[in-house]
Amino acid sequence: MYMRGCIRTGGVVGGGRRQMLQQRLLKVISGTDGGQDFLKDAVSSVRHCGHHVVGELQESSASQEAVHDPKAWIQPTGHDTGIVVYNSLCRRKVPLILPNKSFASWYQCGPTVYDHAHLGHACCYVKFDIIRRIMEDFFNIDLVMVMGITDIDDKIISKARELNMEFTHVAQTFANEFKRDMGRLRVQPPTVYTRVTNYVPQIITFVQKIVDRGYAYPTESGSVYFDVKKYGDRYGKLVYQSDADLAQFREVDKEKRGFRDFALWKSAKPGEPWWTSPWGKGRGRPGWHIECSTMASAIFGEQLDIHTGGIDLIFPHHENEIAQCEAHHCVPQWANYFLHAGHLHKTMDKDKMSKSLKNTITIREFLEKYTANQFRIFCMMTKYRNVVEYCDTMMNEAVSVQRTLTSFLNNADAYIRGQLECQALDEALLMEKLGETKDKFRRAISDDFDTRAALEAILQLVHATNKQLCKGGQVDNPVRSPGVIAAIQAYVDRVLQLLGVEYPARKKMRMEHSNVQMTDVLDSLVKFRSTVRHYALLKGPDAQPKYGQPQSTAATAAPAPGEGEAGQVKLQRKEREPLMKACDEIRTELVWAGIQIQDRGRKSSWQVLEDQSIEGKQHSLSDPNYSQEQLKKYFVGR
Ligand SMILES: Nc1ncnc2c1ncn2[C@@H]1O[C@H](COP(=O)(O)OP(=O)(O)OP(=O)(O)O)[C@@H](O)[C@H]1O
Ligand SMILES: [Zn+2]
Repeated sequence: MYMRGCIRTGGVVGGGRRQMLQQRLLKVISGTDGGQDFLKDAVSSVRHCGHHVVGELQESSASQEAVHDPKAWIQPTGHDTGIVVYNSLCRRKVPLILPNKSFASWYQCGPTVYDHAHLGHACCYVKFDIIRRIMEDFFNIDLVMVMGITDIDDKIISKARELNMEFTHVAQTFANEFKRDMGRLRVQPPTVYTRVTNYVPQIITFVQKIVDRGYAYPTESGSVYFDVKKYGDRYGKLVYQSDADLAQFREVDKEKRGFRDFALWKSAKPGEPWWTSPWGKGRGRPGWHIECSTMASAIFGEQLDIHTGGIDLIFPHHENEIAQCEAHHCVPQWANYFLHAGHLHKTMDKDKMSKSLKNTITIREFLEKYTANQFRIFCMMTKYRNVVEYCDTMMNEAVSVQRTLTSFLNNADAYIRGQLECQALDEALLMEKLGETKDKFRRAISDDFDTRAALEAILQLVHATNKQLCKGGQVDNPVRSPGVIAAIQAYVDRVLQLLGVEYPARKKMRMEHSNVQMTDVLDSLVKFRSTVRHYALLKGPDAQPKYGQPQSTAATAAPAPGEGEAGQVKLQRKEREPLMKACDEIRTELVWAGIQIQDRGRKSSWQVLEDQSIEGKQHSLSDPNYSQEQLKKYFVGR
């Protein structure tokens, strides 16, 4: 049992120090950096609080908790999913328990749509997409996810003015673009997208109920504010900040009763969009936080299992959402779990990537250079709560991991089809590694969705298997183990798919009946080419093809007198040149059909090309801008 302690962080805090403290605080809350020491230092000076942050610091008895802490997290009862999650409501890892075994509700804050989606969004939504896939596909939890899109806001209004457009048009354009960008990154759409402007009547009713309960008050001008003081000790479940803490941030707003109060409804200013309302002059628009509270409640009612967003949303957005919902629904705990994703920064940039700071890389720009699979792997390389640094070095690492995985899947295919030769495999060792990996993977994803450890486990298995597949060179009649390799390949394939790393063309090839026949045709074709190529490459007079002697008369022509063995080899190579050329040509031509042939010593294998795999770019094979020369340069000789 825990009691919250208060932490002193100093006396009067100036602007720079305040920013530094806030950044540090976010890291501590998210548990991503040096939290323990920072908290310990702070606790030592706790009693004379200037700044207060509530933390789960000291052990106490259950009764103390009940008496002293209206903000304490209440562990739900019901179905234990077997996952532990870091819950921002109690700042520690706790079991993820769902009151309803067959269903989990999840509300995710969406973007404010006034500009292009950027890599910060991509990082946040891809990470939560991975978590969602793990919950649905690995733990069989049926999730209903709602994402609220903010389509009315100061920044949208000012963008509309700048572009001389209707604000609705600006919002719609960027919302559509956001959805398309998410699709490109293979982020699954939420079960329901909600837009604020579609929920204005519900927002007004929601606000009125909070007013009726005495926790909000309308002003003469027609704004409505939440009364934080009236709400009392319950305010501050995520990040408690006392009056003294906030005094220095006091806004000049004469209409507010207390400076901590926040707007639920904003009276209309001249020239701004407005909706009729029951308050003041009867014209206004929703405040930011109330949107999410209302949209989530409109769909899920008074209780929510999971709420997510980037770490910047923890205060004031999520803090205020909680106060509004608990005041409105009269419940001690509205959302049971708050999960926050760490920020993506560009290297050397101390601030997160964001639209308002204009330091963004758009998703489109990114996809000119890299693929969705590569970005997903990049996201998996850090725990979702950690800060992510975006730079070429990190992306190169992600590209290299992606290539390792792809080449493993292709090698395994080639081995299973008998197109890759190696010494006998250590079956027992590989099966043991497979079992270990399954355990490690399960443990990693159950531990607050630790994708980094999960990926590490997969890569260790891949490296161990590749090592075996690369054993030897020329091997006659090796003992083969296609079953073991198929078992490992199937597992790696399945978990990658589960995490959203996909190879659609490869999958399609295996799944469709007509493609299964095509597989046989390709096997025969590649086998034939391989034999011809082998014959064309053989040196010396003894060189004999394994079968299918070419019927060319030139092939049997006698060497010129006096030229000896060297001359014979030279002549032979010249005679066989057309065969080599034909082998190279068919390989290039097949690239256009989406098939890559890989020559491996005496044998050759084939694999299906994903569109995106061509030089890592998103060019379709039929893209006329992608010249045959470029394709040749990339594939021929590999
Ligand atoms: N750099 C980032 N790293 C991780 N998540 C981010 C980043 N930027 C935004 N997000 C998350 O994306 C979601 C939508 O954010 P939002 O539309 O407010 O983006 P923004 O660029 O921060 O906009 P603004 O600058 O106007 O605040 C939020 O959950 C937010 O926390
Ligand atoms: Zn929100």
